[in-house]
Amino acid sequence: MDKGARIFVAGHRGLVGSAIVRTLQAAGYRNLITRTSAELDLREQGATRAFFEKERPEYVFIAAAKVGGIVANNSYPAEFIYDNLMIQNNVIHASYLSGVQKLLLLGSTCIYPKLAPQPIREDALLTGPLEPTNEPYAIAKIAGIKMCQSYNRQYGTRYICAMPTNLYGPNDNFDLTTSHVLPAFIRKFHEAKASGAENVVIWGSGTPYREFVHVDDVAEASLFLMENYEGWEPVNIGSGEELTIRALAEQVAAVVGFKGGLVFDASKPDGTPRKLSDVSRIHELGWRHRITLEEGLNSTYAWYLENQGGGVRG
Ligand SMILES: NC(=O)C1=CN([C@@H]2O[C@H](COP(=O)(O)OP(=O)(O)OC[C@H]3O[C@@H](n4cnc5c(N)ncnc54)[C@H](OP(=O)(O)O)[C@@H]3O)[C@@H](O)[C@H]2O)C=CC1
Ligand SMILES: C[C@H]1O[C@H](OP(=O)(O)OP(=O)(O)OC[C@H]2O[C@@H](n3cnc4c(=O)[nH]c(N)nc43)[C@H](O)[C@@H]2O)[C@@H](O)[C@@H](O)C1=O
Repeated sequence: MDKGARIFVAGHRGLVGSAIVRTLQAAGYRNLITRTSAELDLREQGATRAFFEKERPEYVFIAAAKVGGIVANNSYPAEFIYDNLMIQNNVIHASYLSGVQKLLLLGSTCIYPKLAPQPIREDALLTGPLEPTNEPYAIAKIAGIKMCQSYNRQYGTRYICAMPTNLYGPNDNFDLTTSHVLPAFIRKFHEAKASGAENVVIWGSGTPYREFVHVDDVAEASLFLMENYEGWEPVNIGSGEELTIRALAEQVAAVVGFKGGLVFDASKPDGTPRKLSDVSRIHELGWRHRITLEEGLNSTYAWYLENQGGGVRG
């Protein structure tokens, strides 16, 4: 991509979108186009098309989405499927109408079957039933992949798809109901230490495995794919390392300095038992993650202390 290319980062204020903006700016890209959802609701077809006609971006990163943890997904299935389908349909079709050169859609490794063989390869897609707690969201993301592939096939577009595993980092959503597990743990353990609480409540059994990758790695991988990948198949972005939710809780407690106990709330869902991504495709393309979970937890907690304290974004 030319350093002066017009690049639209949809969702630029979010966890991933803000990291993509940081990464592009650090790489010298100086013509970034951004809009908040208040300025441009990408669920609105007319407004989205008018924006693309006027701004005519040459490259598009779709990091705008309705996103949340397991309870948010399970509580608002209609919003998760509607918002994500509308955003994707409008941005992908408007990109085609306005001649965008290349587009990258961000999906998630939740698109794969609940019990896919581990680690999960990209070709496991649609080979089995999905995890019920986030099926609407996963269906929307799968539809986005199929749209990109269909537009590439019929119209000769260059729309690629990246599937990150669970990600975390600065500017995450720390709301205790709608967030993902890692930011929720940072806040829970921080507040428990501050208040002298005896225990921290962990949702579910603590036995599911999850893989985590730092959002700066995801942003760098997204730029790497935009610059180097022309394939139609989705590409997993991950660390290739997993741990149990209990082990994650123990690591966050150590980083925060919380000495109390863990209590497990069996009324909350565990979700999929494992979702370790096979990252050999992106490794073969020439990209690997850099930030270890230990480094990432420490830097994210430091960011939390400087920026969030008791506040939340979500
Ligand atoms: N977080 C995670 O663990 C994972 C995320 N992903 C994927 O990464 C992508 C980004 O997720 P993440 O950064 O975590 O999400 P965030 O919730 O942090 O950010 C989402 C962004 O989307 C924007 N947005 C939401 N609705 C609209 C709308 N109707 N019109 C315009 N903009 C809208 C918001 O804009 P505004 O702030 O202006 O309202 C917000 O900045 C998603 O595709 C998600 O599937 C994949 C795997 C894991
Ligand atoms: C990225 C991915 O993220 C989501 O899938 P998920 O990984 O299941 O989501 P999660 O991070 O919320 O939970 C992971 C595990 O952690 C346990 N858990 C314990 N205690 C807390 C807790 O306090 N908060 C949360 N959120 N989870 C907790 C929780 O019970 C579960 O077993 C979907 O958006 C999906 O669509 C998707 O793409």
